[in-house]
Amino acid sequence: MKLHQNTVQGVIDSLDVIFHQNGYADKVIERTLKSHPKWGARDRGFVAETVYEMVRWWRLIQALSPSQDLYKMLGTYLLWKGQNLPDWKEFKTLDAKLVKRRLEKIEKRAILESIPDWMDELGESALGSKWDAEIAALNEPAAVVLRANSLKTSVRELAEKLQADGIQSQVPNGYPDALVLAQRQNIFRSAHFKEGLFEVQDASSQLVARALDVAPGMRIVDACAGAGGKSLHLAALMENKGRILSMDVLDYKLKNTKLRARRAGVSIIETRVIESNKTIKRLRNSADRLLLDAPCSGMGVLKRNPDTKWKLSMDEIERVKIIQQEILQGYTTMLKPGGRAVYATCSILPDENEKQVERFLSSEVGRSFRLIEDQKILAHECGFDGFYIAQLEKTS
Ligand SMILES: C[S@@+](CC[C@H](N)C(=O)[O-])C[C@H]1O[C@@H](n2cnc3c(N)ncnc32)[C@H](O)[C@@H]1O
Repeated sequence: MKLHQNTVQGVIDSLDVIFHQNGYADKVIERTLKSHPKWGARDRGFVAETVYEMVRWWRLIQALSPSQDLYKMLGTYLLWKGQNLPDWKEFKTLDAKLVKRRLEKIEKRAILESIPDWMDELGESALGSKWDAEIAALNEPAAVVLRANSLKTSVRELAEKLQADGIQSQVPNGYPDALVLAQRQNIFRSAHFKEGLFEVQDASSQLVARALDVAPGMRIVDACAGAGGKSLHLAALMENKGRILSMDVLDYKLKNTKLRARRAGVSIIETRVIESNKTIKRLRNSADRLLLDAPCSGMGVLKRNPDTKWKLSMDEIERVKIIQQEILQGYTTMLKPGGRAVYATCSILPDENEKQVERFLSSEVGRSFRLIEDQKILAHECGFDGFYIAQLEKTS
């Protein structure tokens, strides 16, 4: 593939912001693409994919040619991918044979899989013999998965409409609302997105709302609603009948929920910021169903957020574990006796998942609950994101 100075500069500038100014890869790429409206689809694809993949393979690239120079790192990445480099002065000192020899000598898994040592140790102690396959799967780029909005269309009809626009997709087994695109692309530009026919949502994530077993007319609290991905799915499953209270500690995320609800034709979502414990106490025994889509380490979604590898720390994991238990203890009071709750994370770590649920069930508040079932979803077993979903019933 021919390299162009201006798109290469886009890659270099984006990496600079991600690694030297602590920017989030997805937001940085979005800004870079926005500030170059004249780039065509191929240029955009090159910049987005190269930045994402270099963030993913950062540690390995540095091991192949130790350097802080972003051009050299790009050149090394391209050589590792088997590409020929153009005769640019920035790439002059790079040697394809040396890169190949260095690669052959690396044995350490943390370097080959391009993750920090602490993450490799944690993954191994959490998943044992499954960790090898899991980290390999978490290093695969994420597929683009859509959730057809059943308030406006069906999976089949959506697939036909996309096909008419030249976009191929397939229906994965076991995910009733999902369509997987055959090729990665910026689907947000599709007119069907603007019409609210679909949302982009990983297949594993689509299992969460279904696990809540909702029905039209119910009262639902989605207590960590964020930008509302699961609230929208719940509204569709409820045929837009009943009431969903979408809550979060961050107001700006809830504003996004409102915008998305309008596009999706959803009218049953009300948003409310959690300002203090009082917001929760006022809702005591009010919900038929409660969703706790808790903040987590994101260790199950490294496919789509590779910069988590470099931003996450053990301290941060300990911090979210405290919040997760507080959410289980404090928020389950909003559920009516006989009601159901789902506790979910996009993590593969038992400490954030089944161990949190076990701790909750053995606590004073948790005594009124029983575990119906839980799913430990691993990326290498399902081909999508890693997730945890526990269904709980409030027995009294
Ligand atoms: C996994 S994300 C939610 C994703 C969202 N449910 C969706 O489907 O798009 C977790 C959310 O929990 C929120 N959060 C963090 N601490 C919280 C707390 N103490 N109470 C409620 N929400 C909290 C975060 O702002 C974040 O939006």
